[in-house]
This record gives sequence, structure tokens and C-alpha cells, in this order.
Amino acid sequence: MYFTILCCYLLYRLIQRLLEWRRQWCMIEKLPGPELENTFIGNIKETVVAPEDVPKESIRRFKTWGGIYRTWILGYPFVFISDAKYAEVFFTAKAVETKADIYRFLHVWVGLGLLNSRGETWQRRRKMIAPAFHFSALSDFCQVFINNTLTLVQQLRKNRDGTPVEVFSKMRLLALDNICEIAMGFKVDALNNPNHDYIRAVEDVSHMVMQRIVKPWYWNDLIFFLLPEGRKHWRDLNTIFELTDKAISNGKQKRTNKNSKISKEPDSKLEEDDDVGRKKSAFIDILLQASETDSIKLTDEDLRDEVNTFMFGGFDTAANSMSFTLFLLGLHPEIQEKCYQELYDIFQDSDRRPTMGDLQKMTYLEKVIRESLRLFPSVPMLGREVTQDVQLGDYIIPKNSLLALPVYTLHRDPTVFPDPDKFDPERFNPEEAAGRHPYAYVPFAAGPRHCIGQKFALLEEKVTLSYILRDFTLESEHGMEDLELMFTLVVRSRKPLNVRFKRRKHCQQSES
Ligand code: HEM
Repeated sequence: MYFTILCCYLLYRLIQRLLEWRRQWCMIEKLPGPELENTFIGNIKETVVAPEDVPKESIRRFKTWGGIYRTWILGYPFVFISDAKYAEVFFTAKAVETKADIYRFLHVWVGLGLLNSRGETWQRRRKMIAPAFHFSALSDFCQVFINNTLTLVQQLRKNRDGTPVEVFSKMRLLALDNICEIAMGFKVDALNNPNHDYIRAVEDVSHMVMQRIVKPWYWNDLIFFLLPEGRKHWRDLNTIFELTDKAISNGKQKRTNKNSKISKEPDSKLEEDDDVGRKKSAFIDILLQASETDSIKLTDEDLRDEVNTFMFGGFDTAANSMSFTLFLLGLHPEIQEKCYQELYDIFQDSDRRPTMGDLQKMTYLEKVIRESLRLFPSVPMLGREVTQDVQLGDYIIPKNSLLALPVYTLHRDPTVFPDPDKFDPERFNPEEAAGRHPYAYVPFAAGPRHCIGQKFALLEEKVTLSYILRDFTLESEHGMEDLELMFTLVVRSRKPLNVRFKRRKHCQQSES
């Protein structure tokens, strides 16, 4: 009897799936795309390529099929869009709000923090977190960027024989120092102490998240966490959580007894004063304060998720962008010189610290950063699940399809960015940018779920790059053609990004 009911139920589900599949098929097959290789596996052989082949393959498909095309993988339709008019729907339609399954590999680290939360929870959290990115908070954070950049510059100065520096690993350490101090109030001093347990754990966890995306045998949680790699992943996550939890309890203690001295750890301390003697808050303090005034309080788990989201969102993305910008400047001495002239107009030969006003004047440097993010968007591909049928131009995309937006390809559309592989910051001159479709350039995403850390990241990059350019000239060891880009959650170069930092003459003279 039970067996019959079970069989009927399974048959019903099978028929339901077949009908849905037929409906999807009729709608999806109107889109251009490769011929179906196999009814069951679909176009898996053509679509799933090694991470290092994705950038080239993505451009090739765009040239072959245009700004919208479909492929099938294991019976599921995937729709790829690289046209600004479709990107607008991607970022604004309610039917395309749900993040793609790929984000689940992050759950163990960032839980349901801002990046992964949805609906009302997301709306409330976004409102609660927004003050952490307001001007006054950002100018506090700026002091942290400056102090850590000075440590980096000191290290680069010691490299007197001009040995090339692998910028990606350096910028990761700098970005980690910035984000740990700002998110949690802890100084981990990764630049001087790259083997710190927490630093190693963050590095290893983010590496493993990327590995899980590209290795299907890591996809199932149950199997993965039984493997030695999975068990190590857990241990690393626990190392991260220990420090986050300590930051939360320190933050709470600080709020309940504002005048009491905060206990100092041997390898970490809470930063209380900035350089002008004003009290400064870490992200966690701002969250705790917001949670006290909000009708729905954040639990310790919510706080942990938000701090870890802040850490994840703000570390690799910014490090990547700074690294590619240094690399591009090292390949384009004339653009580098223009940046230096802008900085010279602001600072002359002085080595004073930049003010927020100075940073706002660095308009050419900002164009350089934006152009670098066009060529190498830190988040190269975005994915959403379609939860209701949605209209994309002449096509209707059925629910339960996956919509992918390769930002990398969108940014290289030659009809929007002529000579798209050329590094040309002038593209961001106001008059050139004015006529452009608002969704043609989206390194920080767009619409309601755009990156909350955009201003934070631009400020961090301006501080670091301006200090470096005031002190050094840059020469990249490799050319663009040597890059072996690969897409994981962030864009990476498989080859090291080696750059030579040579002291500017006037800097050497003023020291001697
Ligand atoms: C160059 C640096 C950065 C780039 C290119 C970047 C890019 C992005 C992109 C593309 C998204 C959307 C992801 C999606 O929809 O799937 C995003 C979301 C987000 N980013 Fe960033 N990001 C950067 C820096 C930062 C920083 C510094 C922080 C925090 C300190 C941060 C925190 C976040 C958060 C919390 C979200 C989720 C926002 C939401 O869903 O409401 N990001 N970022």
C-alpha cells in the first residue's frame, strides 16, 4: 500500500518535471545558443570549461551568440546575458532577486549575512548597516587605511635592489589588515605577521570556497565535510569564528562599560583613538549600536554573520582591484605619470597624510581605478535564479532557469567600449560616460543589491595607490598577454602579478 502511494507520488513528480521541462524547452529554445549535445547532460561539455578558459570562452560565446544566449546543463536551462539592456532587468526585476546556488559554499562562513539574506530580513539589515558606510564612519576608517599603507610603504622602501614584488599577495595582506581592524577592532598586523593563525585561516577558507566551486566532488556538504579537506575547512572556520566571537564580546563589554579599560591581548588590541584623539568605532560597534535602537535585535549569530560578510566582501575584492591597478599602471608609464602629476598638484614634495578633501581631488586616479575594474572586475560573474517568468527584450525566460551575468564580458562590449581591451581611463571622463547605458558598467553590481562597500573600497584604493605613486614608479614584469585569468568567485591571475617598485628620485634625496 505505502509502496503504491510512493510510486504514484514519484510518478506525479516525474510528470510534473517533464511538463515543466517541456514548457521551459519551448520558451528557452527561442534564444540563440549551441545545439543540444545530449538530452540528459545538455551542453555540459561545451559550457563547463576549466576556470582559466572561462574568460576567453565567455568572449568567444558573446561574439558567436550575441548579448543573450542559452545552454542546457543536466536538464536545467542557463541563460547568459552580456548586454546592458538585459543587465538592467537582471538587477531590478523582483523575479531575479534570488542568488544562485553557487553562493551556498559561502554559507558556512558568512551565514545569512547581508550578501546571502533575502526579503524583509535583507531590507532591515541593509538599513541597519548603512550608517557604517556614511561619510563620518568612512573618514574614521580612512585613518586605518593610512596607517596600514604606511607600513606597506616602509616594507617596499626596504626592497632597495628593486626585486619585483608579487602584488596580489601583498595587497591581500594589506586589505586583511584594513578589514580586520575596521570590522572587529583587532590589529592582526598581517603585513608583518603573514603566518598569524587567523590570517592563514581566512586565506585557506577563501581558497577552499573557490575550490569547492570548481571541483564537483566537493559540492555535496555531507561528503565534503567527511574528507580531510572538509575537516580542515571546519577547523579554519572555527579559528575565524573564535576571533569574531571575541570581537563581539569585546564590543558588548565596551558598550556596557564605556569607561572601563578594554583588556589588551598580546597580539591584538582594540583601537580606541584616531590621530586627532577622537573616539573611533569599529564596524561591530556600529552594528551593536544600531541593534540597540532597532525593534528587532541582532543575535550573536546574526552579528557574527554580518562581521564575517563584511570581512569576506571587503577583502579579496579590494585586494584584487588594487593589484590589477598597480599592474596596469606598471604597464602604462604615461598614465602613471598623469596620476603622479595630479598627486604632485595636491601634495607637492610634502609627505603629509591625505585628508578626505585631498582624496576627493584625486579624480584622475579614480578614473584609473574605474577603468581597471572595467577590465578586471573583481566579481567577474553574477548569478541569479529566476523565480517567476521574466521578460528579457523579445524573450520570456521561464521560472527555474539560471541567469548568469558575466560582468567581464559585459564590460568588453565593443559597441559600448570601443577597443575594449585597451586600458584607457579617459573613458570615464564625464562627457564620455554621459551617453552610456547605466547598466553597461557594473563592477559593484547595481539596483537595490549593489555593493554597500563601494565608497569604502574606492577610498581604500585611493589611499593606498596615492601613497605608492607618491613614493615609487612602477614597472610590471609581464604584459597583458601573459596573464592567465581565471574566474572563481573573484577574478584571479594564475601567473604571479610581479611589479617593480622604484623609489622616486626626490624621495631618495629627502631621506639622505
Ligand atoms: C573593489 C572592491 C569591491 C567590489 C568590486 C565589490 C563588488 C560587489 C558586487 C559585484 C556585489 C554584488 C554581489 C551579488 O549580487 O552577487 C557586492 C555586494 C556586496 N559587497 Fe562588495 N565589492 C567590493 C568591496 C566591498 C567592500 C570593501 C565591502 C565591505 C567592507 C563590501 C561588501 C559587500 C556586501 C556586504 C555586499 C552585499 C550587499 C547586499 O546584498 O545588500 N564590498 N560587492
